[in-house]
Amino acid sequence: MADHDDTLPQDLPGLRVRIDAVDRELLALINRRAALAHAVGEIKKKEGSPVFRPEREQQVIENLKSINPGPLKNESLAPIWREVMSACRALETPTRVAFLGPAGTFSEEAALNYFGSSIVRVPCASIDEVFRATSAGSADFGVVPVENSTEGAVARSMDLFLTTPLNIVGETSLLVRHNLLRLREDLQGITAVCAHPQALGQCHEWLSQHLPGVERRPVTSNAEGARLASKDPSLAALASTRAGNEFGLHVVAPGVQDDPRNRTRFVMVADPLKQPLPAPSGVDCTSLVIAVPNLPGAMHDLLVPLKDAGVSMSRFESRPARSGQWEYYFYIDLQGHPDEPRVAQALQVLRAKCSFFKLLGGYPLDRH
Ligand SMILES: O=C(O)C(=O)C[C@]1(C(=O)O)C=C[C@@H](O)C=C1
Repeated sequence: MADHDDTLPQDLPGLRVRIDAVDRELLALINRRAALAHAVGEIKKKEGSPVFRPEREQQVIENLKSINPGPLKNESLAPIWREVMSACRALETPTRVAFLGPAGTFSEEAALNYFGSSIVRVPCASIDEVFRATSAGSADFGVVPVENSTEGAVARSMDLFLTTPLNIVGETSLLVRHNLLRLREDLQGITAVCAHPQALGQCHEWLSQHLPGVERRPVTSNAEGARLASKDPSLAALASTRAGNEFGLHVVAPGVQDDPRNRTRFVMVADPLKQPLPAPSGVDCTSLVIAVPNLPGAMHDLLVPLKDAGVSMSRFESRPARSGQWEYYFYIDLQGHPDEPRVAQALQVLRAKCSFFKLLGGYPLDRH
């Protein structure tokens, strides 16, 4: 094996010869892996079972982390293997992924992070359109934002979970860095800052301090804001550097979000008839939405079965039921998979106590 010599060359050309030799071995190995994945794909085709198995991909990465001898860092393994598995998956079948477009949005970045780059991208004009494309079958998966660490829940996504039959099959969380982007290189003469309302909220303090009195114009996505700013020098956008590059804009001010740790959590949605719930991966999340009868102690009665079963809640969010009666839907994330006995037990008791109950999904937690 080319890299197993104890004595390393001490010169650049010598080391590069060795790297080339290792790359040839890697290429042969990755192709062997791809051939195996292709064979798995043939079996799945015969069985009619889904190609994408997030719990298996998670296990592959966790197994490798547990045996990684280094010097490669453990956090480098996930992005590498996600790309390898994305390319292998593409040999089995194309993965069509809908997200809030155009190119350059954080939703697109979340889609690429999660599924790797060997996907067919289906950019959509709105979150509603992402749900529609996935329900109608023009995409296999949809990627939608559900919560932001500064601005909280993404209401539109939450409401659409109720009215569409889609399940949640995965999640990923992104560090979201907004930049003030523009055709000009300074802050002079800006008449409006165009961005998604969430981004305007996440940069509220910076805008008040540096561009007081300037109009904040909500648009359908940050990349759409960047597109508008690329047509009019008096406009600025709040968006990623990727969006800036896409539309030829300057970064006038980098990292203008009020919280430097600003993160957005995205979930992957799919049609349950085509993509069943992922099997337990070992570290999973269960998402559900419920309503309780408007009676004293109803909420307390719901929490007791969770405590009794030893199930922790990692998210609790409410949305108005739109009945005009001060009734609410509660969105709950539990630690564990719906097939784990203690979670299954808690869900069974909850189901019996709720006036409305919908299991949204059980899926591997984002551990990267
Ligand atoms: O193990 C499988 O089911 C495969 O299809 C192989 C593979 C992989 O490349 O390792 C590819 C796609 C799946 O999402 C999971 C894993």
